[in-house]
Amino acid sequence: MRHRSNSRRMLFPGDFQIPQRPPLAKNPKVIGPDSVYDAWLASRELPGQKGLFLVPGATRPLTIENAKLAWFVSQACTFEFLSVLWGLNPLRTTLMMSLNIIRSLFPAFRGYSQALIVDELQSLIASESFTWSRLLWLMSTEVLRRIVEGLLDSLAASNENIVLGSARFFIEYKQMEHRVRLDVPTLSDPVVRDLLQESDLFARSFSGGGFGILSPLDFIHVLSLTTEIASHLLLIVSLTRGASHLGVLLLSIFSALLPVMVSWCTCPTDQSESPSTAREARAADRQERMRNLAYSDAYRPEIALFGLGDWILKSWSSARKIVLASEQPYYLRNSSILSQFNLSELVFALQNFPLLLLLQTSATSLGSLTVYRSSIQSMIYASRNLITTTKMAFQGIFLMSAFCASMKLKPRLQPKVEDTVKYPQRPDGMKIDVRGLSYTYPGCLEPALRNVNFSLKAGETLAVVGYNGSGKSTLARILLRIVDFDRGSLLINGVDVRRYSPVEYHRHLTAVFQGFSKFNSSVKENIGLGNIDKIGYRPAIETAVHLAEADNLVESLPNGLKTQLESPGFESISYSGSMNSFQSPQRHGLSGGEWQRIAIARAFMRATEPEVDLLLFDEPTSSLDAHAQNQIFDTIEKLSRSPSGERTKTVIFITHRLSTARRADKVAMMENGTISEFGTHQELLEKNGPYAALYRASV
Ligand SMILES: Nc1ncnc2c1ncn2[C@@H]1O[C@H](COP(=O)(O)OP(=O)(O)OP(=O)(O)O)[C@@H](O)[C@H]1O
Repeated sequence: MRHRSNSRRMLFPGDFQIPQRPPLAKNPKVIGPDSVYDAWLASRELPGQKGLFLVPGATRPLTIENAKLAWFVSQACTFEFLSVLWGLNPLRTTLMMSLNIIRSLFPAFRGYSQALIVDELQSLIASESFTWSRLLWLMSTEVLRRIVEGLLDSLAASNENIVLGSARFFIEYKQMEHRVRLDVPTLSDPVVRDLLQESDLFARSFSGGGFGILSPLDFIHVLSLTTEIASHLLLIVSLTRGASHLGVLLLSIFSALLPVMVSWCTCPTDQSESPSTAREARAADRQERMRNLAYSDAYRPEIALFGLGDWILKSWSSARKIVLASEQPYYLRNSSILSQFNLSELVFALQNFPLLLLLQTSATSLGSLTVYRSSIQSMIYASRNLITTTKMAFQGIFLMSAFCASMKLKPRLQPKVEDTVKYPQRPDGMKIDVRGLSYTYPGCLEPALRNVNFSLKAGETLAVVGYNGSGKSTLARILLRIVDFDRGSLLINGVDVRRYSPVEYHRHLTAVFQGFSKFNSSVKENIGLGNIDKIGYRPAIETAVHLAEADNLVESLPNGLKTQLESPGFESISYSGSMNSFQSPQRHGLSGGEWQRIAIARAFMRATEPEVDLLLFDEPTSSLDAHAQNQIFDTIEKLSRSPSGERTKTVIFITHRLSTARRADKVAMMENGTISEFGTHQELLEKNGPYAALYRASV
């Protein structure tokens, strides 16, 4: 029963919320970050170079500033986040933590048990009366101890697997849930992209791979390693107790910590492989871009066609050399004379002094010396581990901050609750009023749209024509509410479009984008995705296929609607550690025009729904022959009317084929990001302006 309830919880992680902690009360004298996002951003800033940031996933140097940021993040989200994870599986997580602490005591017990055996042997040899019974008893307890240790180890491993599995599922679910709701303006922000990339690294760390040796267990390991060191210390103290042995104790601790201290002195505080100058940051970025080019199948045809292999290799190697050079000081210092010195030997030699001192006391047995020696060595090992693990946990805090901050990202197109207005549906389509609309793409100097004005009555058809780059697709993206605009107003059915929830607004539209998606999936899915509610309803898909005149195409495919299509440039994302357990099916490629028919059918899946008020097509027939093009436009015309012939949907289409523009009620001629002429085809011809010139040139 318990198992069932756990799996139920895993299936519905939406029940779990990361608590929205109120902002921490700030001490006005302390200047620090305002939010986890600010702390994350500040941790990425290159030391001493404001405005320049580390590449995503780069190691944060261990500086006082970063330590303060890590502390802030811990207060603001880490503890709550860990408690949410704990809440997923409280019993198992408690068991995992307890087992880790219990296991950290094993080495000390192991040493103690072995010491008892050595002592027993020593006394047997000294007494010259050989009785096996006590020795056998001690040896069987030792065997039993090892069996228990082994059992606890395997219990801990399987328990850890379950805890980490559900934590990973929870985190990936939260990420996906959030990611699919983010809109284009949010996702096109480079800082948001970096944030999401680090958040991904955090999610991947739950599988034990992806980001060095980082693991969320590091936080627990810090605790268990501290316990282990404490238990060894306790043993050492008990072996060297008494004022006369204080010097021995101090010497022991000093000899144990010496290698750690030497390694701290020989390693720079910034051991990261992170770039620390703008040039190195640029090189790291270029190195990654070149690596992507080399590994991605999407670019393979162009790389082959244009012979880019050598160029990629050359660019990568020059960037890589800069990055490697930036890492060199660490290696150079690491190979200094001091570090060449064999530290272990030094430490072993030093440890012989306290051993000699201990031997001088008559009470010291051979077993005590054995356990003393092994405890010292285990302590050195655990201390080193503790430092490495603490450093990894330190990095983990920043990746976790990326995850926590990314959870608070809001889609930029989503209006505030108090401003949101319900979309007022009209029976005759969508009424559009555009006034002084301007838009500049992020990072661009020149606006893509400037002072665009036009009005379209509900149910009218508009053809948007113009030269390449004149802003037609940008206008379409704004009308479809994929991107926002900077200035002006866009009224849809008399209401500012910014007041509609994009999710609700999109339910009233259907479209074919210029660069429509080609999904690496079946024909049925490629089309059905246009109306997700009917994706499993075969007659609806067949109707859409028929409307798009794609019946012959589907029939010619080996498995009809079930044929798996090959989308150029599709790359599967494989999580580390996962294996493909089945052979992927044979995929079928399509021509440009055939893909276009699939995209049109996808748009038609939805066009028949009564709630859809606007049909927008961005060059829907650019790859179709003239006959097919006319048929598609006839269908669009039919779809925009009720069975009795009244206009029920507004239609906008962008086209370079001006013979189709004359079908529209209105034509908008675009030049340099603005509408230079607007009217009926006839009016614009009579005006004898740019539209008339373009029309005459194309027919
Ligand atoms: N994602 C983008 N980022 C930056 N600039 C862009 C982006 N998309 C388009 N632009 C720029 O915006 C301007 C208008 O582009 P748009 O795609 O709207 O033109 P278009 O009229 O549809 O062109 P075409 O007829 O070639 O399809 C162009 O100068 C283009 O370079």
